[in-house]
Amino acid sequence: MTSISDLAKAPGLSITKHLYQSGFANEFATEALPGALPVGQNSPQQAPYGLYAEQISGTAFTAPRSHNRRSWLYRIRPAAMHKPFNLVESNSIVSDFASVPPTPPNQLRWNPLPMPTTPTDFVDGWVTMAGNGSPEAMSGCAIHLYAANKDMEGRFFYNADGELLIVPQQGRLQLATEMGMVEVEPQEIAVIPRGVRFRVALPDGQARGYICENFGALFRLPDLGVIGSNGLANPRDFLTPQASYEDVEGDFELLAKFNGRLWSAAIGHSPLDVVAWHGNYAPYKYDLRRFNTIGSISYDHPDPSIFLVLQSPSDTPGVDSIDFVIFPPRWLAAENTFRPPWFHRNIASEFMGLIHGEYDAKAEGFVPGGASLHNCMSGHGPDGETYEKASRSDTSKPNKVADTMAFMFETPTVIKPTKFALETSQLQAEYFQCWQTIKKNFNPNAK
Ligand SMILES: O=C(O)Cc1cc(O)ccc1O
Ligand SMILES: [Fe+2]
Repeated sequence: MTSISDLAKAPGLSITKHLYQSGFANEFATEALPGALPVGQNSPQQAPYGLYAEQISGTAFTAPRSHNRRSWLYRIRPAAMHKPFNLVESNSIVSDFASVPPTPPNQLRWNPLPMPTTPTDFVDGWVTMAGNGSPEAMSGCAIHLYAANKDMEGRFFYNADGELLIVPQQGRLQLATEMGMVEVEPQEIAVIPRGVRFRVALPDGQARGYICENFGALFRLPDLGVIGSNGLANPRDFLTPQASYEDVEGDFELLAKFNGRLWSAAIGHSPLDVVAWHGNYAPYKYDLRRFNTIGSISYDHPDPSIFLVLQSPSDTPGVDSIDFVIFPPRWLAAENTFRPPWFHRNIASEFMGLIHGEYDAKAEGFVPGGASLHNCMSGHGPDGETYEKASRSDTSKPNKVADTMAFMFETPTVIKPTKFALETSQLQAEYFQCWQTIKKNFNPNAK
């Protein structure tokens, strides 16, 4: 039997496909020991192997069957078994967006976070850039960056405030979770559901990326409407781990993010002790390079909703609380068309990051690991240089946008930058300049 800790120690580890189950939010069933899953019921008087049965629910008990998400875990010790939590002061993690400084309508852009110079693990390496809503209201999101250079050792983390959409930009992450091991590399994403405990190791020694902490409804795949039954992110490409456990005792720490604050409790064993589980509430990963990109093959640049990977729906039909959108490599074929993103102002607010390469609306300044924020009705779009090139390019032939992977967290309410984001030296004070070179071409006598 290979335990999670054996896996985490293996040098050059590459988790192979057989350690995952495929499909989005399927009714999975997985056991690390044969017969560990009870048959025909969830909570027998005594579970196999002396395990404790425990349910984790991610939606209301009474949610419609199509949205209902929960799993049954068969574990060595119940999740209740730990000492009381104490508050941990954190200056870098923000969940209270009512008390951040006034949000300017300026276009904002940041350089990448530097890698830490002192030992910093995944949780210590979070810094909140922006967000809206609140954990208490169970709506909105916090957008964090992480930069870490140390494995989490002897400590485990869970987030009661929301599910975590993790977007690595540099370095792989080994996410040893209660429900099995999820390994991701840049251009892949991982989602850890609210409440699921995990520990992070960095097989490349350091790692950097983005996190969207979703306070609201669980991410799901969008409907496809007239696209049909296939396309965008295909369900079979979402991978959920097989059960894998460790039976370890020691003086460990359980960290929780709960109601906007960090809390720490002593725990005498590893909580990654789930020997078997079944259900549809579980971590998953997805390779963004598998996205089936759909676009215009006649004229004009479509709205970016065509690039939607995952949505967190709101209570208003057709309006999502969070859209996770990507801009992957693709062919552009629209004729007589300005092919990059157009100039625009939206009711929605847009936080963007760049995982790899260049973004087709920005000739320079938006670099991998960097970020930008264009809030509700703030004018933005291609920079002057991109406009000059793309407005003169030959559109009789297709061209490929290659070597790129940008993404956007888009929300219907204003995304408020934190004090850190507004004051950090990573903020590009001169960002607005990229639109100041745009020429006046207007000539009332020429058409
Ligand atoms: O601002 C951006 O670069 C994101 C974006 C891309 C696009 O193709 C259309 C609209 C949009 O907001
Ligand atoms: Fe935009």
